[in-house]
Amino acid sequence: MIQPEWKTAKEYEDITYQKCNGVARIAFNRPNVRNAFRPKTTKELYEAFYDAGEDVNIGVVLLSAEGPSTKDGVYSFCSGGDQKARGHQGYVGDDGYHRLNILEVQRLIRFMPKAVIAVVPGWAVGGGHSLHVVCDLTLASKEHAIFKQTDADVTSFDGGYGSAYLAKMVGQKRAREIFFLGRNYSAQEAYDMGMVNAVIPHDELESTAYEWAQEILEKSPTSIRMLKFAMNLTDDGMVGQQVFAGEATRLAYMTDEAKEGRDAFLEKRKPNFPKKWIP
Ligand SMILES: CC(C)(COP(=O)(O)OP(=O)(O)OC[C@H]1O[C@@H](n2cnc3c(N)ncnc32)[C@H](O)[C@@H]1OP(=O)(O)O)[C@@H](O)C(=O)NCCC(=O)NCCSC(=O)CCC(=O)c1ccccc1C(=O)O
Repeated sequence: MIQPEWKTAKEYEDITYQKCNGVARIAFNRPNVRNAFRPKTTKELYEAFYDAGEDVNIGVVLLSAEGPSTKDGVYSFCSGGDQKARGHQGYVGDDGYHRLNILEVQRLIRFMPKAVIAVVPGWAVGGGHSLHVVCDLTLASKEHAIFKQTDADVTSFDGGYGSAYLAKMVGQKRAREIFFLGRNYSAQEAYDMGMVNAVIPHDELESTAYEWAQEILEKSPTSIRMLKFAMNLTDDGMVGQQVFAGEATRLAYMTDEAKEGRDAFLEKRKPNFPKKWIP
């Protein structure tokens, strides 16, 4: 088992943020409330994910959680929106505004040109369940991970990736069962349904996630980003096409043809494109 030497990338209150050898680890750090997220948490998550996305030395991001709870020893990934911070229009932050901004974090995960792995050591519930769904891969603790959708208990509904994309993953009947009944599912049951990639002994969960990340880092960065966006495309409509096409444009920019187009404009002359109509 590899033991990564994590270095703190930035100190936060509600999360931890570390980096090591091409991997960023962003972890919920409110284990005594089952890692529920409040506006401060989502703001910090957004900032850390943005930083990891911008860092050219980072190729894989782990979304994990600290724990267990010092109150009762229970492990959790995330129990969704902090119901104590919930006002009448959303979740209320220090600034007094009501927000529903976990969706911005979901979009960062979805559109980041890097693999994001959910590392689930315990409860993954409500909006926390949706976060694991939107990640590219999920690894779950054999002993402690429990998957549960409580949105319908608290009059919330993630109508995007959390439910509709989940249905693509586990099938319509299963997704409706998960949301309509709100039952608990073990890591093995979640694996059998197709929403978890591997069930890992708890003590090996973090090191396994790091090893998976290292395997991905050995691959072609261009292939990883194009594959992620290709697999997103069909479910993301015009935005999926836009993201994929943006990356295709980047590849086109690297050609002699594109350089000639740019240079001709700057030199105020007609472009003389190399006439290679590749079959
Ligand atoms: C997770 C549980 C099933 C765990 O149960 P158990 O092990 O018995 O622990 P408890 O004793 O219940 O909890 C221990 C302790 O933690 C506190 N706590 C747990 N979860 C939360 C929470 N979500 N918010 C606040 N506090 C929480 C609990 O109160 C206890 O504290 P004590 O002080 O020790 O008493 C169980 O805890 C559980 O069911 N939790 C609630 C799960 C839930 O309903 N989550 C919210 C779902 S809705 C959601 O996530 C919003 C999604 C969202 O944010 C969104 C959706 C759509 C559009 C936009 C948005 C957006 O951007 O916000």
